[in-house]
Amino acid sequence: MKAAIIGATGYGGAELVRILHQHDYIKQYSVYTSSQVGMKFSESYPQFNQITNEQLKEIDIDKISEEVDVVFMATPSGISNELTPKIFERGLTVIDLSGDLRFKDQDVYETWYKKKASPKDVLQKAVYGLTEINREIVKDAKLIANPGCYPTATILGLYPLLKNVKVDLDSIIIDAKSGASGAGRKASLATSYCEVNENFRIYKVNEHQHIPEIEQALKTVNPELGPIKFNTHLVPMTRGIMATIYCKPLNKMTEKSLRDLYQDFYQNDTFVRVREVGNYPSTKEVYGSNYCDIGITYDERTGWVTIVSVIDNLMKGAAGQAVQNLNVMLGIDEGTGLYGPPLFP
Ligand SMILES: NC(=O)C1=CN([C@@H]2O[C@H](COP(=O)(O)OP(=O)(O)OC[C@H]3O[C@@H](n4cnc5c(N)ncnc54)[C@H](OP(=O)(O)O)[C@@H]3O)[C@@H](O)[C@H]2O)C=CC1
Ligand SMILES: CC(=O)N[C@@H](CCC(=O)OP(=O)(O)O)C(=O)O
Repeated sequence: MKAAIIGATGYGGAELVRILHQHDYIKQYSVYTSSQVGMKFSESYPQFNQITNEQLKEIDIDKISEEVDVVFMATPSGISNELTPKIFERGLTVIDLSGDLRFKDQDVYETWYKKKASPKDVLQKAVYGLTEINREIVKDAKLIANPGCYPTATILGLYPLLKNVKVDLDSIIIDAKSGASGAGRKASLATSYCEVNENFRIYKVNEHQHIPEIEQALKTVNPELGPIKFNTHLVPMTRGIMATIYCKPLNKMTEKSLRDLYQDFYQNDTFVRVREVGNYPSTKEVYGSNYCDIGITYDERTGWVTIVSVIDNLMKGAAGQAVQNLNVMLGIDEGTGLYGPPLFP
């Protein structure tokens, strides 16, 4: 099988190259650019010198559809809206890492992303690729809206509880933090060294584009869910997301019943690991891997649940989950190319 990576020179694209290099079923992948046609991919990433000799090609949809079977869109929001419908109508499978295909309601996308939405019929065909939750529909999909990084950590953290326990829906608070690679490779003031190093900053307060994505997914569990409280912080680290989630169940629970619930829910999911009592994951414990590690506790004194969910934003939060979805669509081992353990320290 042959793959194309559009936006290969970005962090998500480069992570796809790293994964596909060790993927048994993708025999060949080609890399595409909007700004560096003819240059070698390894000129952007010398560390991949021995891995690939590929030249960056122009994004020519007709040529791409003759040459490959699956296309990964690792482009900024607004690009897939234009390109994916053309690629998809030529019969290729598309996995989009951007936010462009995640919303069924065009108005929601246009309000939060301030860009023109994809055509309705394309959005209807897109499957939200949160693998552990939507595996059954991913199997038959040809078009994947790969989830955002914060939504992946948040939804995996909250889903088992909302599905099985009555929770005061107004009590849910999501406090999330990310490393700077979440913002991509493009230079920006906010992610320059002096602004990030030895600093801790809240950003996009009340207006983060992942708010409606989390709401859309969690409303499938409980349609009564109202607006969620979700804020994001930039942490002086390269990779990693931690979502700390607080909420109050309506009835008393025990620490054991809570843990049993999570362990049962994720018992067949290789990439979600639920920690033992009193053990909370840190971002370095999933660094460079496709795992989502979850720690949970019920405070019998206050009656509140705390959930700590960590991922590597470029792996489970982007390229890793994209390949996990491809594996599910191909009907092969879901972890193909993804079993690398975290890099530590
Ligand atoms: N970074 C992360 O942790 C995550 C990112 N995402 C999403 O994945 C997508 C890729 O993110 P990331 O790799 O971090 O972003 P980067 O900014 O690192 O890379 C995006 C790439 O897109 C290409 N690009 C830019 N403009 C255009 C254009 N007009 N047409 C075609 N290609 C273009 C650029 O390559 P070139 O100039 O060579 O064309 C660039 O290298 C984004 O939508 C992002 O929001 C999702 C989850 C997590
Ligand atoms: C640290 C940082 O800046 N992270 C980015 C993640 C962007 C992203 O992944 O955007 P889409 O999911 O919308 O494509 C942010 O918070 O906007």
